[in-house]
Amino acid sequence: MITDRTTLARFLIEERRRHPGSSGELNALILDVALACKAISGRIASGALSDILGKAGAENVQGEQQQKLDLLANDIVLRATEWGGQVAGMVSEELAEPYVLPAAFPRGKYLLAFDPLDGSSNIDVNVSVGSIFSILRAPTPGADPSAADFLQPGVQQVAAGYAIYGPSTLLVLSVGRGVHGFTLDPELGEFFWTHPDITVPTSTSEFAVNSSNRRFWERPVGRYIDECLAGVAGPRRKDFNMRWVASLVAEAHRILTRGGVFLYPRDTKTPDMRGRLRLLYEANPIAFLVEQAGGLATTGRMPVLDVQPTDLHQRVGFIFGCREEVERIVRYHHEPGDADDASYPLYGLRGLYRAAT
Ligand SMILES: O=P(O)(O)OC[C@H]1O[C@](O)(COP(=O)(O)O)[C@@H](O)[C@@H]1O
Ligand SMILES: [Mg+2]
Ligand SMILES: [Mg+2]
Repeated sequence: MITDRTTLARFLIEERRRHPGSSGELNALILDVALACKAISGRIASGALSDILGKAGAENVQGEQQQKLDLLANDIVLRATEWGGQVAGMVSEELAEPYVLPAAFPRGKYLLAFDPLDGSSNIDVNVSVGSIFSILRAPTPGADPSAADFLQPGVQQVAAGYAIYGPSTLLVLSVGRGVHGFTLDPELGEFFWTHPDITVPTSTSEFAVNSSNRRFWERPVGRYIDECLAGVAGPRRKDFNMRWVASLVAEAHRILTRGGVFLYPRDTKTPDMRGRLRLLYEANPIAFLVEQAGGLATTGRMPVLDVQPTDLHQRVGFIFGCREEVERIVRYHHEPGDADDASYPLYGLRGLYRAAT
């Protein structure tokens, strides 16, 4: 059914009118990414019917088992975006090195970093997954980029977004003027602007954390979660609810929709990795969206968007969501005695019933 709603393409044309003289290349790239997301959505929806579930039998650069759909989604994004002349190069979770465009294709002025399939361990159990993307300016437009060209702090992102493949498929996008959601009409194959000006509520009583890692957390994170768990009897004087989908896109979408706070903090489980989530194509784009929606994103010690990347696949402690909760967690990281890096088992419940500030 044709509706009176604005399509993604129409939305982008209107946005472009605000920048007279712009070339339209960013719009073209976003539409190519959206096309890839439609294709991935279709493959996911067919599930076991098209033999796309299960492991691919290989590992990615991070030593993780690749699922068949990780590779398929990676290929779909590369094919949809490599030919149009907007990107100069790409970085993907599934590729150790930056992707070099085939010689025949023109090099554009943007760099694309993406996680083709986020939460892929959820695929076989039919739980929501997604794709995440980040768009940066290429330091040398028209030429193959070096790996160092991708190492830009998240604050320099031109646009970022994700697609969530859930009960419905949505594309959530920011080009630096708020956050907007578009729902895929599967019959028409079009994204329609259904969620204008998404904003994160300032306060919440819902947190998301993988508490099986509790013994590896640093003191400020342990203190924060303990205080939430203590509920009305504790220093927060209210009960909290908890969610953990193990799919960053699904957690981010929930928090953008109804609020909450997400923590996958730096921990001592794998000290050399400095966290679980990848900076360039997971934390940075989600942080960009969250901050555009009025929330906050931090490593605990500094804003995620200010982190200077040193490695394409580097990981980072990632905490984001409602402003009041994130500010509190940052404060805990800076309080004397809570700011050190001692491993969590030494902590006990020391801070549990300290007065709330
Ligand atoms: O299994 P854990 O430790 O709870 O980790 C879950 C996290 O891992 C991720 O699935 C990583 O994403 P990938 O599936 O792209 O590797 C996040 O989406 C999620 O927040
Ligand atoms: Mg991921
Ligand atoms: Mg992935």
